[in-house]
Amino acid sequence: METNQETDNPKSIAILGSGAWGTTLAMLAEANGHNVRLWSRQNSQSLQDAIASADIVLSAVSMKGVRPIVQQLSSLVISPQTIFVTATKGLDSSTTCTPSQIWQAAFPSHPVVILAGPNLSKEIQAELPAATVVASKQADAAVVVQAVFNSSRFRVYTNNDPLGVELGGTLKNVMAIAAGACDGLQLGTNAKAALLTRGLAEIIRIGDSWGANTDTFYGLSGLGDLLATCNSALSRNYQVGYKLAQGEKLPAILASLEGTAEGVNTTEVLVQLAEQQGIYVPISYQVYRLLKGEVTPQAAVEALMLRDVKPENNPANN
Ligand SMILES: NC(=O)C1=CN([C@@H]2O[C@H](COP(=O)(O)OP(=O)(O)OC[C@H]3O[C@@H](n4cnc5c(N)ncnc54)[C@H](OP(=O)(O)O)[C@@H]3O)[C@@H](O)[C@H]2O)C=CC1
Ligand SMILES: O=C(CO)COP(=O)(O)O
Repeated sequence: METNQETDNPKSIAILGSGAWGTTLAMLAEANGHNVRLWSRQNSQSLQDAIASADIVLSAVSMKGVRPIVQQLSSLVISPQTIFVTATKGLDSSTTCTPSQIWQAAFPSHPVVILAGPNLSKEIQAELPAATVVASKQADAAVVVQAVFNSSRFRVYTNNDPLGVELGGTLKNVMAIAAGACDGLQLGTNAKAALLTRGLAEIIRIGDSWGANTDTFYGLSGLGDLLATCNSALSRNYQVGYKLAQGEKLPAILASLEGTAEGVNTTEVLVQLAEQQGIYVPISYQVYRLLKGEVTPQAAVEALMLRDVKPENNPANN
């Protein structure tokens, strides 16, 4: 398969966070002929040097690293033309903000672009084909980022609903924990289909309430990422659910996990927000109780199955 889409307009790109996703995105941009600097807090290079004259600063740090990185960058000299791209999928514990809300609040005059989609990094590293979405209120910035990453093995779409794109990628991690538990309990294909379908309904209910476009959740960053993450043992969030169903304890699972499972923190923030705002999130609530050790996986399934019956399409409480 053709892997490169060499450019005659090379960009200077600083990628912050050299974990699984930052490394993979660096590889994709480099393959397209861009000048990439991959930075992590372990580097000897200073953050100021890493971002010097960057056209694009892309953050692929995990959620807990977003505010520390934004704070450090806020005191540095950054060209007013620099585009920020966020590839983190999570919610901030203390403010409940999404990553892009944190970036935009710190850099109000810069374009902020979200990159999210069904993108298991190991498959992309293995040069298997994949697609993703870049979303921004500033369409021209999204088009620049699209051109940087698009290639014959990584198809990039633009989208003008950044909140919906970001929430799709973030909220599916909660469902991936549930899906892992479903498979770990060997509940079968019918149960899995019901879980994913009602999980998507729950994601849409939250997204609608927070101001995203419903349609976005049927796209790559919503349904697409839900399918990828909930059906793959490569997903760290899926692995968390699967191992919980096998009786392992959360601290031991997280200690042995290769990388970050954002869904653990996202579930906690989401359930707290949903409770405050009166949003009905039955699946997320059972995932929350499972993560807290308040319920067994079997009892969580039973709690979901024994809820009051209702119409499938019930706008008030669907
Ligand atoms: N892996 C994947 O397939 C995909 C991941 N994502 C998302 O991308 C994000 C990163 O995931 P991934 O790369 O897999 O995770 P990893 O655990 O592999 O890497 C996390 C990265 O974040 C950095 N980091 C964490 N805390 C801080 C901090 N306080 N300050 C600075 N840097 C910090 C880590 O630095 P250090 O090494 O120094 O600890 C590391 O570079 C997550 O939000 C994930 O949901 C999105 C799509 C695909
Ligand atoms: O977001 C991802 C795929 O799109 C990666 O999923 P995990 O973080 O669960 O590994």
